[in-house]
Amino acid sequence: MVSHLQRKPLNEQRGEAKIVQEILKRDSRLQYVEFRLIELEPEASYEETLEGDECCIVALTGSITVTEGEHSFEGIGTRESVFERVPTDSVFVSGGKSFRIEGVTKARAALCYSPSLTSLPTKLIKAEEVGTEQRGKYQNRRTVHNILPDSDPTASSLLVVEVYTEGGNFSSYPPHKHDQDNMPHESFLEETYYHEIDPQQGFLFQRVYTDDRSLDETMAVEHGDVVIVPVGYHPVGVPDGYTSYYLNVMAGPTRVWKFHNDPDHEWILDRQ
Ligand SMILES: O=C(O)C[C@@H](O)[C@H](O)C(=O)CO
Repeated sequence: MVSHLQRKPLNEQRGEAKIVQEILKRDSRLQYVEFRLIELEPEASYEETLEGDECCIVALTGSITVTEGEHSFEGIGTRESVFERVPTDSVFVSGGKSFRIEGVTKARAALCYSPSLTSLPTKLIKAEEVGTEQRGKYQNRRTVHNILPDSDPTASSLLVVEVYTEGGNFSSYPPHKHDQDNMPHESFLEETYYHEIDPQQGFLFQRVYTDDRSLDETMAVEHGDVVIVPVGYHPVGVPDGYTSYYLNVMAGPTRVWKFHNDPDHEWILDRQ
């Protein structure tokens, strides 16, 4: 049985766009984060008016043109597959604005939403501005693309990162959580994971659990699934032979990623 925290692809045609994934507050435990993944054929378009949310449009694969008011970002996107492992372009749009996405080639765009706390300028986040980071050692090595980290003031509440984990490795590990609004020790941030796997028939494991185990779900995740992390630790383990990609969206009352490691496993960080 699929966990209530795991969503299989919808693949629902809506107008000219295929809605591949859609995670809404109204049908999840989330209060801050929403996520949509759309697929567009060349010249097909998707339009949306944002109300209380801001949105980061990630040109996941293929090429798109994003228009908001007088802004037009033409032919953005840098890769045919996320597994080319190069950063891509994104566009940030604040609440109250309308945007249009048009496929230049067949393309996929990830729409990452969170509350719009202040009106901010629409901004192209160019691939070359996306910081790339290597984290961890041994089987905890992974690569991170920081699309909208907390050090970047482009957004008012939204955080967005991409993570690559090689087969046999673990990421979001040692397990950490960010579910207490208790700064400076820990921030409260909900999170979604949009997963892709190379090759696509692969699977990986993601566990979401709390200290008291009132929540403790271990999921077999497949290509295209979304895992919702309303609270708790959320490590990912990738079987040998497969590479994992995931796109994280995070948001909460404070735009700071201050996490707390599971004390039982924090020793992993101290290995020589
Ligand atoms: O460093 C990683 O392995 C990625 C994670 O930090 C991931 O972005 C996350 O869990 C954020 O809370």
